[in-house]
Amino acid sequence: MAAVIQTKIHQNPIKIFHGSSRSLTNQSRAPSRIMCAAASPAKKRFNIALLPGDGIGPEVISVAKNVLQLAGSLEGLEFNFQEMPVGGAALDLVGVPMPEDTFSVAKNSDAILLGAIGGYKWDKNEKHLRPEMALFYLRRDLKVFANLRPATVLPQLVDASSLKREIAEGVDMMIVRELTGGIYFGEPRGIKISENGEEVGISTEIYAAHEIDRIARVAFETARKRRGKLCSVDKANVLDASILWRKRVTALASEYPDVELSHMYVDNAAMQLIRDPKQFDTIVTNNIFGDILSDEASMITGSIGMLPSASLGASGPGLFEPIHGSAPDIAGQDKANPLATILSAAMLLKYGLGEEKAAKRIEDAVLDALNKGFRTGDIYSPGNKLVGCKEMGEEVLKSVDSKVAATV
Ligand SMILES: NC(=O)C1=CN([C@@H]2O[C@H](COP(=O)(O)OP(=O)(O)OC[C@H]3O[C@@H](n4cnc5c(N)ncnc54)[C@H](O)[C@@H]3O)[C@@H](O)[C@H]2O)C=CC1
Ligand SMILES: CC(C)CC(=O)C(=O)O
Ligand SMILES: [Mg+2]
Repeated sequence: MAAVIQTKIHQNPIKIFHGSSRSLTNQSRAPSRIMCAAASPAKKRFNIALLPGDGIGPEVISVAKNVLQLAGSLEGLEFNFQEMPVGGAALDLVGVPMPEDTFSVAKNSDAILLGAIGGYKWDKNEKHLRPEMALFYLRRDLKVFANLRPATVLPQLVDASSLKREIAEGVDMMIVRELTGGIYFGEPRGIKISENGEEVGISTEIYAAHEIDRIARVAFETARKRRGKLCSVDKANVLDASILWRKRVTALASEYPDVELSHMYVDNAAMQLIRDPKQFDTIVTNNIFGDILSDEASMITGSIGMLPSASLGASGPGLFEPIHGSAPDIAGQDKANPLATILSAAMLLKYGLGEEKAAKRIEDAVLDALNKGFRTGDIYSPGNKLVGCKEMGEEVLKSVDSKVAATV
């Protein structure tokens, strides 16, 4: 399986991102891309786990699946989609947010495309029975520690940005968020009773050196392939976990002399993103800061409905999902912007399967649909054509179909 990002440990280049090792036609631990001997032209086959989830999740996944299928077929790829319940949908069906069957299908796939999880209906559930726990179990158990969240202002959407044109135009950054550590996973945690009988809520921000080093390496490698600038965002003036974070990131910098490293406190970073977002190329940060800063960065691009993500580990399938949640306020109304999920499908092809040509087909098709003026409500500006989730999906599909083979 083609790796997408490489890192060096002790000067030995190793591949760190792979698809899983199972395939439709070969269930052993053999290479996941199988050339089909009888068919002509030869097809590569992949197992894709689809986890639609809740709220707008099923709406955006249904659209993205069609786009993925068409773009793949035009590049000789065949997908076996297996759709499984997760989050609230799974709670309603079998009483747990992450059924074993769902995890097993996901783990044994070549890549996972997830919609979103959560909703009002389950908000009062005990914590272990909240839909969102499924996300944490998936990320933790798949060991997908590196979450890539690209925030790019497309020329077509400059006017949809929350920022002034001159500030937003040309923004192109990659947020590398640590995804399996920090305060979302740290122990001790929970709601306990203190010595004086009062309830106390505890969450622990904790990072081990190896967790910082591996995400920092991904970030240095990412920056190296971009504009060579890496900004590490922390709160090292206050938090011990951040003090260690800064120390480890700084220590690694000597291995990447071609990357210009800077550090910024997260409160300043939140402000600088709005003041002058073009100063950022690659950002590396912890789990919670990356969660928050990427939602903020999405609005520079026009909408949270535009930002895709890839979550990758050292081995096994990658997890690909929009950065947004289940948007219960617009669920079931055909109002969701499916482009973040469609672009997540492009990241699945590129980072998960190493299929850059098919990925480029999707990226080009999204630009084409935007060039033709199609806009969901969240990115609408006067003079464009307001469409719903389904119609936007159909327009992207038409654009995928009309394109000649893309070159990488
Ligand atoms: N990865 C995931 O599955 C995530 C799940 N959640 C869960 O989602 C639920 C809702 O959370 P919120 O805080 O409201 O965040 P959210 O991201 O679901 O929605 C925030 C706002 O953005 C809008 N929005 C989101 N995605 C959109 C899209 N594709 N097109 C157009 N508008 C869009 C929504 O309508 C809403 O007004 C909660 O249960 C939360 O826990 C939240 C974030 C991530
Ligand atoms: C359940 C949330 C922590 C998920 C989220 O907001 C995210 O990963 O962006
Ligand atoms: Mg988030």
